[in-house]
Amino acid sequence: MSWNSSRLRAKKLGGRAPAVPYWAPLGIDLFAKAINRLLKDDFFEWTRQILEVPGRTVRLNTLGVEILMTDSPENTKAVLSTKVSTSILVSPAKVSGFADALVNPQQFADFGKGEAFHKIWYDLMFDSVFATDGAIWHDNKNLLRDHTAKSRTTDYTVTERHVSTLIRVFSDSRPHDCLDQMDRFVFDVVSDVFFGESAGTLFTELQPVRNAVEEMFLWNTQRILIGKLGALLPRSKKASAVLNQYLDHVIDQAMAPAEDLDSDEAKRKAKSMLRVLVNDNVSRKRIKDQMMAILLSGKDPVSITLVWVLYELARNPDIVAALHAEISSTVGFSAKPFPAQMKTMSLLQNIIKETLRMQPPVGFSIRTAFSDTTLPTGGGATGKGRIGVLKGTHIVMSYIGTQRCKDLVGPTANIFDPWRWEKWSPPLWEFLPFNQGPRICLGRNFAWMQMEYLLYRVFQVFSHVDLVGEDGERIVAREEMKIKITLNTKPAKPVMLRFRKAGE
Ligand code: HEM
Repeated sequence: MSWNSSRLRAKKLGGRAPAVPYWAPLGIDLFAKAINRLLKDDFFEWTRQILEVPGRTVRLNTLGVEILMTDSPENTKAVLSTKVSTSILVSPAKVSGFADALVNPQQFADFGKGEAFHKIWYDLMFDSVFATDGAIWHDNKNLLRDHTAKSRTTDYTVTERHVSTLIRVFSDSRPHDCLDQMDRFVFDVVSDVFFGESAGTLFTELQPVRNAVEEMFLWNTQRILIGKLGALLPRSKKASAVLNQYLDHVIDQAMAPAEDLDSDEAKRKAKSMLRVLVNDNVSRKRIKDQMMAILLSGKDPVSITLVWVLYELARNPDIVAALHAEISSTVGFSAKPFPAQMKTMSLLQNIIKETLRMQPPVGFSIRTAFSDTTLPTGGGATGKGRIGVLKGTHIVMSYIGTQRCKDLVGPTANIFDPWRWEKWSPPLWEFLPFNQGPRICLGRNFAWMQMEYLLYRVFQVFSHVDLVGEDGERIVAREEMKIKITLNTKPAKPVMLRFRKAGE
């Protein structure tokens, strides 16, 4: 298909979004700029600058690929909600399987993860819910939903076990690399709840599985930046072997006959996702797909959010004092909180919401157009017209951009203020930490439970948290932390924290 006929097709569909300027052939200069901004950890700042256009949507042409970047809630809604293909709307009778489409309209959505994403992330995401579309995605969702949708009473017991360990770690008055500790904590909880066996990472310095996952995250993020070509670059074979070894080992354990069938712990394990899938004779391959979905989705977003919460609290002692007062008036400092009690704690809830607004761990999300289609806004000189989108175009949605947009949130959009939630409630498509639409996060309730429980318990024990430098000295400067973007958006530098009890 020639460049001219592509332009003609796009023109018939709608207008064009303003292009980010480039001068080198194939937009190599633009590609280099994006990589440079990523490496300097100011990619988000760059995207904010280029999105300051009417319609808040821009076109980036690099390496022969067209990317539309947007933080417009209207465009994000069009991509994420169940939008039936224009071809179906025009001529339903001609589309075979239309009856199925009515029952299951997602299969006809215009946007999805796409094959390049699937290929590049295969060694980490396998054929899991994260990397698939259509029927396989749907099937994955059905296998996962029952296990992730709600928190069970036993989940609190398991979480408490690992929180106690973490509190012991934090009780030594020394600075700790908080992301490292949170990541261990969440990995231990998630493996314990969903696989029936904790990975036990809080107890050891050796972290082969976490290191392997991190290596694949970094490498695949670089591969995805060069689009389809990224799939031709080699995979991280060693890291992949370490990961597979771990998964096989845990599955083998779950398949072995249980020794003590009557204890509460044995009953809990028997109900874990892994054991249920094993008992249902789901194939090893499909079990691994589900385990990776849980590991990837369950671990990083929760640990990253918790680190951002603690980072903000360390910079805002007044909020810590108010949280302490709230704990004191709810359950107090010795008993364990009940789930319903934590829901009544408005400051605790608002601290989590405000962190997810300012620092959503999934700050950007990418989709590919599966057919010629449109976005509702951002086209033409006024930015109010429809945009024509050709099949194969990548759409990068900046959730962090939407959630920090002054036009939507107000002049204080970049200030961490949990109290804003007492009188402010954003419309559905302007607050997207868990996504919206059919691909909304399946573990959001479980994630919320872990975060509120951990924060409650940590601040039941500690009254102060200090941000400290490499020399162990307290940092009082309110310097903004840069954001590192891989598949997630996390602090660019280690967040070193020291916890203190009252009087220490
Ligand atoms: C603070 C914590 C969390 C945040 C902010 C979060 C956010 C998200 C987001 C933004 C997506 C959509 C990704 C995309 O489509 O590109 C997603 C999907 C998903 N999340 Fe979460 N998540 C969190 C925790 C969890 C936990 C704890 C679990 C499970 C134990 C989980 C399970 C999933 C699954 C299975 C999907 C895939 C849904 C699909 O594609 O249909 N998440 N999450």
